[in-house]
Amino acid sequence: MEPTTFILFGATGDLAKRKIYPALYNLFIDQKLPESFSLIGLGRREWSDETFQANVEQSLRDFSRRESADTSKIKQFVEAFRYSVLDIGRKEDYQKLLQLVEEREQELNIPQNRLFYLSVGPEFFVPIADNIQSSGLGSTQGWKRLVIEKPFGHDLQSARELNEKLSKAFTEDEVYRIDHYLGKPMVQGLETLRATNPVLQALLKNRYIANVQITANETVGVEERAGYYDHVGALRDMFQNHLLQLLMMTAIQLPHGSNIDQMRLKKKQVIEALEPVRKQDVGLNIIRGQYQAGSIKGAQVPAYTSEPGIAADSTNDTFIAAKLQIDDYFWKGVPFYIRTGKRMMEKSTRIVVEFKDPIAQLGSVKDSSLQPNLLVIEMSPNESITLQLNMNDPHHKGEIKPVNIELHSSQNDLPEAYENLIHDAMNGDATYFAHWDEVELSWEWVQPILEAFEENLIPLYPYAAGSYGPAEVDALLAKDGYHWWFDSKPEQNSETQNNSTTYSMATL
Ligand SMILES: NC(=O)C1=CN([C@@H]2O[C@H](COP(=O)(O)OP(=O)(O)OC[C@H]3O[C@@H](n4cnc5c(N)ncnc54)[C@H](OP(=O)(O)O)[C@@H]3O)[C@@H](O)[C@H]2O)C=CC1
Ligand SMILES: O=C1O[C@H](COP(=O)(O)O)[C@@H](O)[C@H](O)[C@H]1O
Repeated sequence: MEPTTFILFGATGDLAKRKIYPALYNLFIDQKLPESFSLIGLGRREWSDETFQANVEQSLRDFSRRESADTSKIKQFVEAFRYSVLDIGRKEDYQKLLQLVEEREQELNIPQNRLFYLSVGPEFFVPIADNIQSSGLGSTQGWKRLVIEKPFGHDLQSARELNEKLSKAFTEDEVYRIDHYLGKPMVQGLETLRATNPVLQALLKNRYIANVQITANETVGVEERAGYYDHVGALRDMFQNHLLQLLMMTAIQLPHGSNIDQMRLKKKQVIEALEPVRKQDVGLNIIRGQYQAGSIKGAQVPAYTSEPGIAADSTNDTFIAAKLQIDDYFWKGVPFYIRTGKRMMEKSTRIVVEFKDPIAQLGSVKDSSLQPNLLVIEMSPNESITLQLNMNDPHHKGEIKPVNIELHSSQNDLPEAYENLIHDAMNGDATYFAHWDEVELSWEWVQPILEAFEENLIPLYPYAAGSYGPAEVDALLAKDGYHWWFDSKPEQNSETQNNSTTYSMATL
């Protein structure tokens, strides 16, 4: 990997401490950092290099997944770290920064390869990009890259304005928009799973698939992010970015070994083919909800509107479910049901592909003991791929029961999303970053829903914390003859949950 200077805005913040330093440390341990590497942390706090390094050390002890929080390794790692006080609006601070960057480049023999990572609020993206350009920090003889966190805009118009302004200082090829779902190993493996398994490739199309369900449920509530979340809600926080990215990654059809341009083109084609929702029709296909008080794993939790920092009359959405249709050759007629919510019964991120029942299709009598074949891709809390088939039950002759063939990774130290993404950004590989075209098209698709929410055109359904969301979300599928898989409601999935046999296979 090429020698790199990593310039981190927001180095004193929460994301840096919880995700960025542990990810960099893991890359260091795995020898995936450039040999010549300099990191310069920035913030308004008056920290010395030593205070900064001590804070980074502490964050590794608190958040690194590596059990070996090995003191000598950590010391070696933080040697590359320096700190500079910088107020985003103060031009003179960028001159001081430029001087430090150049000093370190000379000291470590680093060509001018500069990665600017903006781990700060989105209101700072444009001023920082402008100051990078006007200070000379962006005039490098090597490469420059801008890594930005979400949210990328608040709606279609603000996203376009932001993009336009950023493009004055960085070209599209230099902008790396983080969507951490794209960094999850299972998401990165989806395309290979399909492209290298002709069996799956042959089946993943509308001829064989009844529906696709994408779930990203969380047990956490608004946490300490009331100020941010109450202006954003589940639609902007999760749906517009992570869930639409999951949909694109599920639906793209690519030959094995495709390059980044083909991948981006195909993703774009998927989202372009999404049937648009008209504002007046939002109520037909979209359910929004807000959590009430309830209990999760035995602990009582307050209602959203009783959370610290949330207005008692807030109408913000903490849950959203949607039915979407992709109008293309492969997916026409296959509903995609997508949901995400806070304070749900359990943490689960998964994609379920439900196959059509060929017996029912042939018009024979439906055998109610037969469960559909399912392909289940679990991303959280564990990573696994399961195929549900039907087999004879040897103990009860003549009876058929579902059998799950489960593949899970035996590696418990899989890289985390941020590790993958930071490594890719330093390597100049933007495959798993969101291209502007995808971001713009996602906002375009979501815009009528945002407007319907703002104009209160659809109900805001309450749901108890610790449930699976408002009851109406079941009806969204029931009217098409389906139900959500793997919600542990006894009346729904009891057969599958209780009677199935699982054969587990660990991969190397
Ligand atoms: N935290 C998380 O889990 C996630 C965060 N994000 C995104 O990451 C970004 C950062 O979030 P997070 O770390 O949580 O935020 P924090 O509020 O914890 O940190 C903000 C950082 O910005 C710096 N900062 C704020 N104002 C200025 C200023 N005027 N000049 C210089 N530095 C400034 C702060 O430094 P100082 O106080 O020293 O000035 C601090 O380091 C946001 O865009 C957020 O949406 C995305 C996904 C998850
Ligand atoms: O980006 C975000 O994602 C997290 C959920 O991420 P996960 O990897 O734990 O599924 C969510 O809690 C947060 O609100 C959102 O901003």
